[in-house]
Amino acid sequence: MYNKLRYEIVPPLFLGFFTSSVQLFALFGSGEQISLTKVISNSLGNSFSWSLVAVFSTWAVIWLKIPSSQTSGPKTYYDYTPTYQNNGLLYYFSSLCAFILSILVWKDLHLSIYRNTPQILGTLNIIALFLCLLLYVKGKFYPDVAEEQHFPQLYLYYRGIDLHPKIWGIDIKQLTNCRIGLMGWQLLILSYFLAGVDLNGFSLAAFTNCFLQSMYLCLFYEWEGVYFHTLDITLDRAGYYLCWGCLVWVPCFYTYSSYYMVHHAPVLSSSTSAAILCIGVLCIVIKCRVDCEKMWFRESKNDKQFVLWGSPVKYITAKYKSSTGKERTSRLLLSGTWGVSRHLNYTFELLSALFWSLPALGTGITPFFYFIFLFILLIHRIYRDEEKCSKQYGEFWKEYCSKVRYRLVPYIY
Ligand SMILES: NC(=O)C1=CN([C@@H]2O[C@H](COP(=O)(O)OP(=O)(O)OC[C@H]3O[C@@H](n4cnc5c(N)ncnc54)[C@H](OP(=O)(O)O)[C@@H]3O)[C@@H](O)[C@H]2O)C=CC1
Ligand SMILES: CC(C)CCC[C@@H](C)[C@H]1CC[C@H]2C3=CC=C4C[C@@H](O)CC[C@]4(C)[C@H]3CC[C@]12C
Repeated sequence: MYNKLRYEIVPPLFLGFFTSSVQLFALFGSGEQISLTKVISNSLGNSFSWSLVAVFSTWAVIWLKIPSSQTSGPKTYYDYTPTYQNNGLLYYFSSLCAFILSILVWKDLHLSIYRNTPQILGTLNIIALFLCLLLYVKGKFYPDVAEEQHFPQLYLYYRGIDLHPKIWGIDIKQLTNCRIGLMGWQLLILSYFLAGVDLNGFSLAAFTNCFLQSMYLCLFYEWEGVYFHTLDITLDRAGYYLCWGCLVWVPCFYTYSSYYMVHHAPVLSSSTSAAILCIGVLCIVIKCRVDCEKMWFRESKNDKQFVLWGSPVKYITAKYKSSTGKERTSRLLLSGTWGVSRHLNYTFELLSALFWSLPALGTGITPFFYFIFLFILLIHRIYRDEEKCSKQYGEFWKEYCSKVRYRLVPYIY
């Protein structure tokens, strides 16, 4: 029954639900009346949306093609070491500068982006669905590694087939996730903030919402190299879930509180907004600190001298066999934030999302949709991640779980 649900029922349901919901969210968020004619015509995009997406995608591709230092991800089970362009932070700031310059030249660019959001999402949707089809065909006929794929075809389209597909020498996951999805998120929220200033005047609440997300995204680019070691890159294949998700779902849903606040002007006082801004910054800093503690520890050569919170770190040395049968060793950190709970980064990820949505308090539940979605996504991810670690580390993982008993919040969960 579980397999039927996972392989046959969920993929078509998710494909239908998520793909069609994008247009409904876009119309609802801007207060427009929802009608079938509007949904269909917006889904096709317009000349503005196609030009904008073309320019932005070309820009993202150029940044993956120009000479730059490279960084590697972990070796795959079929002994391939993927390499990535290591110019994330430069790409982030250059894109921001180019965008601000464009607004100085085309004074209403941000307003046009806001007003054409349904069409932009329609365009991205068509491109993403087509790209996933291309990835599916490539995986079926020219797979990176020959594997038995006894799964329903729609499941393969949804999950993807290849782990690290490249088209024209470009790593598709770096392009869709890091370069189009996340930078799209940044430029959209900035456009929504500026559109809000034009339409409703400056508000500290809207600024808080935009600033916290921008800080989060800037830190992502600072940390981009570490992202290539996460589940998305090492476990999830390039298909609808990841590629459509980053090309369409991130621009639509991750930005939703900012989009919503343009038509539904914030009602929060400046003093409350300032308090939210300070606590939000703290949550983002702590989330990054958790990610960094693991990164520093894993990078440290001499672990006896590696100190966290004033004392030398404690850890478990976990031996395991890779899928090719090679003996490998890894270390599970027991000190610092990784000794508090097993996924403290998720706790602060959720709190960060809550704090950048809070400026919209008083305008209904809608701006909190992303927070609710993230909560479900991260709980599901905890189980996926722990299943992976348990398979990989066996008894060592059990020992880690017995020493660090809680997943998100100590003594609660
Ligand atoms: N906004 C969003 O939609 C989402 C954001 N995120 C964010 O992305 C970032 C990365 O998340 P994600 O990759 O899911 O998870 P983590 O960064 O928590 O990485 C989990 C992996 O870390 C290793 N690990 C687990 N415990 C320890 C330990 N005690 N010591 C050392 N290594 C350990 C294991 O991998 P191994 O041992 O094999 O290296 C495990 O699979 C986080 O900041 C998260 O908040 C994540 C999901 C969604
Ligand atoms: C059903 C689908 C439509 C759901 C799609 C989900 C994906 C879009 C997201 C799944 C995991 C997400 C991410 C993981 C980790 C990240 C690191 C963080 O610092 C920035 C955000 C992100 C890249 C994030 C982006 C969306 C997902 C890939």
